[in-house]
Amino acid sequence: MSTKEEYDCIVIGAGVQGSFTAYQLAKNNQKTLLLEQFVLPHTRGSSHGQTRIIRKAYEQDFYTHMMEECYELWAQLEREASVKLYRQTGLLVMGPENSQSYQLFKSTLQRNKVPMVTLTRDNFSQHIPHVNLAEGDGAVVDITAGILYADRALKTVQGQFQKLGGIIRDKEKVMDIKPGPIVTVSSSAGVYQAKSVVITAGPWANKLLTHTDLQLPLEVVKINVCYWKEKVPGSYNVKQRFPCFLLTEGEESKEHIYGLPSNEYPGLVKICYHMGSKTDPDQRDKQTDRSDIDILQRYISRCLPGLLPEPAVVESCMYTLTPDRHFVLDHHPSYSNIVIGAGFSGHGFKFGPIIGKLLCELSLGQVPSYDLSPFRIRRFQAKTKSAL
Ligand SMILES: Cc1cc2nc3c(=O)[nH]c(=O)nc-3n(C[C@H](O)[C@H](O)[C@H](O)COP(=O)(O)OP(=O)(O)OC[C@H]3O[C@@H](n4cnc5c(N)ncnc54)[C@H](O)[C@@H]3O)c2cc1C
Ligand SMILES: O=C(O)[C@@H]1CCCCN1
Repeated sequence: MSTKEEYDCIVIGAGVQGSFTAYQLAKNNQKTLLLEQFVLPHTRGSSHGQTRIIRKAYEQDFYTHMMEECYELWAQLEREASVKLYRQTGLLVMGPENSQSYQLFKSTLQRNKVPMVTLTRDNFSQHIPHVNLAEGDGAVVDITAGILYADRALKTVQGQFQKLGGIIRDKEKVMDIKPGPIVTVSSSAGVYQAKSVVITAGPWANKLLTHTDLQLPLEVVKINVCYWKEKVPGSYNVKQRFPCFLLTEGEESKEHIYGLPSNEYPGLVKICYHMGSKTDPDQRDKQTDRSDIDILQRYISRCLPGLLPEPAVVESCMYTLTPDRHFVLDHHPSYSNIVIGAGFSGHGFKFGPIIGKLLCELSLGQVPSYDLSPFRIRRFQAKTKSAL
């Protein structure tokens, strides 16, 4: 029988969260193995694509607080690897002035003294051309917000992890996890042992957790990532200082609509609906519902007159949603040396560096740097069930 390779920690899943966790563990001198089921890089999970929004504008203070340090960690990685991962654009938040959601965004920015600008109906079009502010809507700009170059970020953090001596094995699907004081992980290509394991499997989290007798209340949805063509090329371009934007829940739509300036595909603006239809992550492309695109078309026709209201490109991505849309960052309830990072609910990318730090702290048995009560598994209570 072949000998089992031994590690301090094995991280399962090389998306943004697993890659940053592995990097933090290696920085803490842990002999770390990062396992990924697909050949890297791939487009089958949640972390692919050129861009993501980074922002401090949130409805809850705890996210804004975490982002303070997180911006520094992104900048640190940029310096360490001599790459540019962040571009400041600002984030325009629009929503019904009298709605709870819009007011929460605005007050969180104010309370936390985040650099911001409040736009009035009179000066709105002077600052934000080619956008119609809906009747009754207010508008504020989170100046600190911008774009993260997602694919580049993933490649960078994985590269830094390897430079620190970390090992990545891609095209190795984890097939079994045997909990114990030493955890045994069997993949399609080998058997490994480690003092601790971190599960960051994105949409596949529950499939992996079955091996540990746990199921979380997670729902996987497919997101249609839509790009819309500018009628006049350049009008919504990042170089013209067009910002990222987010529409809070209101009459316009039940969920956020959000967009990023044209950048990665010349002449095309990425605008998506913050919800999709249920899917099995292994059957993603069988989900063909396009009702979200209808909602986007209506909004674009009404409020973004410089875009053709027909998507020019539609790509796919997945969200793994928790019932309250907050993350899961916790120890396994039965096995303290198995740590879980899951349920990033479509807004986890920007937090990658801080999530890596927190999951590393949990796996080393340290006191986490932030209050993790919003992210604990026990909040689900009755919804957490035994897998067997
Ligand atoms: C369209 C879209 C737009 C978004 N926009 C933003 C945004 O603007 N800002 C923001 O902050 N966030 C955004 N997000 C959310 C963010 O991208 C996700 O929260 C984040 O990428 C989740 O990362 P993850 O590492 O948990 O999952 P994933 O990236 O899916 O990584 C999990 C990995 O685990 C691997 N894996 C699973 N099972 C196994 C196994 N058995 N063995 C080995 N490997 C396995 C998978 O192959 C995968 O690579 C967006 C997401 C989408 C889809
Ligand atoms: O995390 C974000 O910033 C984006 C925009 C808003 C909806 C979720 N995804």
